[in-house]
Amino acid sequence: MTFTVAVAGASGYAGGETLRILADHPEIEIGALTAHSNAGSQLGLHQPHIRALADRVLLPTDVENLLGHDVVVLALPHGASGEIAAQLPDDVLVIDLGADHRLVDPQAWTDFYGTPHAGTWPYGLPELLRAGGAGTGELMKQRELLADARRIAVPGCNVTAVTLGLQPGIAAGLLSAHDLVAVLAVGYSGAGKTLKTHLLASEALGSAQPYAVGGSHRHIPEIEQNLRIAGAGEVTISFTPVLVPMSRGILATATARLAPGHEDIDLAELRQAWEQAYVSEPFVELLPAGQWPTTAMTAGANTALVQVAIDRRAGRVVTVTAIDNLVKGTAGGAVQSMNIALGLPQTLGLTAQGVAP
Ligand SMILES: NC(=O)C1=CN([C@@H]2O[C@H](COP(=O)(O)OP(=O)(O)OC[C@H]3O[C@@H](n4cnc5c(N)ncnc54)[C@H](OP(=O)(O)O)[C@@H]3O)[C@@H](O)[C@H]2O)C=CC1
Ligand SMILES: CC(=O)N[C@@H](CCC(=O)OP(=O)(O)O)C(=O)O
Repeated sequence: MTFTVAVAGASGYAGGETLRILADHPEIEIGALTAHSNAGSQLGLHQPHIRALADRVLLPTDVENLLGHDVVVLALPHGASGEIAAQLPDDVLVIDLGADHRLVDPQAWTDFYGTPHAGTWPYGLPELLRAGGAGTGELMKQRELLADARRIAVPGCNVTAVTLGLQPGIAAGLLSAHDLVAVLAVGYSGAGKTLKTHLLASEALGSAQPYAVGGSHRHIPEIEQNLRIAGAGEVTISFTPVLVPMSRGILATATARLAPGHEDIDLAELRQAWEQAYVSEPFVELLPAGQWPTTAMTAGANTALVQVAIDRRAGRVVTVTAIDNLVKGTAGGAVQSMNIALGLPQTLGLTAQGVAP
């Protein structure tokens, strides 16, 4: 069975990456493509690398143009998706790549986004561990809540990297969650296509720039929400992203104190928590001991590559996670969740192999 998909925000980075993946998806037919200021122009002007759709004309982003599809992907700026989604029928699968429907706590939304909260949808991170699940020794995963979902909120890209790095140790009770520290090297495409002066090539090339320093980044409540779901009690994370001169990729270094009673755990035993969490996952992998993830290993792939180490002197566990922000961090994660919601194999149309060099 073939499903029709409309993509709103097709001229942007996230919409473009969604189309790059969906163009080769065997069960998907691409329907309406919409944009805002670029409505009326051809997709090829904005996404010249997507040859199969180059001649498609971008329509204005309004409900009329999005109706009549099985799936609607919203790749719009924050705040733009709530109103549109509310006008789409309940039986249409709506996938929001933006932040509007990710947070459960409306106060957290207001604190970090400062606008009215649009609502909460099933969260599109299939590998998210959920404490208090099956009781069979294996934790429940978010995937189970995505089957048949008709609304999906795709995680923030930084959130995906930090959550996948830390959650196995938290769920297993090996890490304390009240003193987490994450520093991320992030690529420029995460900031979208809108012109920003600090992203001009003359500012960006050859320089690393921190931003949202001091606990203000919008992804903080989302990470804390995920880790609470994974089993943490009190969660506090210090989170600092650093823009580095690459177009794609996130390398997240997240550290946590060893939980009381586990200070002397050895690496092999620690690794078991990550191995168990990800052994059956096609897109998340704990690398062999001693091999460190790089962003290049994940470029173009729907993978998260994770490594862990023990810093014995500091009493901390160090996790390093690499993803492609546009693939596992956005469009690939969205297609994986879409597949699950439509009852298709979750890997359909997605690759786990990166692009190198
Ligand atoms: N880039 C990334 O790595 C990630 C992005 N996301 C999220 O995905 C969404 C899209 O991001 P991204 O593609 O990077 O952003 P871009 O700036 O690259 O693209 C934005 C898209 O939205 C359209 N748009 C702009 N303003 C409006 C508006 N007022 N109403 C309707 N449409 C509008 C633009 O159309 P036009 O070009 O015609 O003006 C364009 O198609 C955001 O919510 C972002 O946070 C999530 C995870 C990672
Ligand atoms: C480089 C850069 O600016 N990256 C963005 C990532 C955006 C993202 O993940 O998406 P949402 O905005 O939908 O949460 C940031 O850190 O805010």
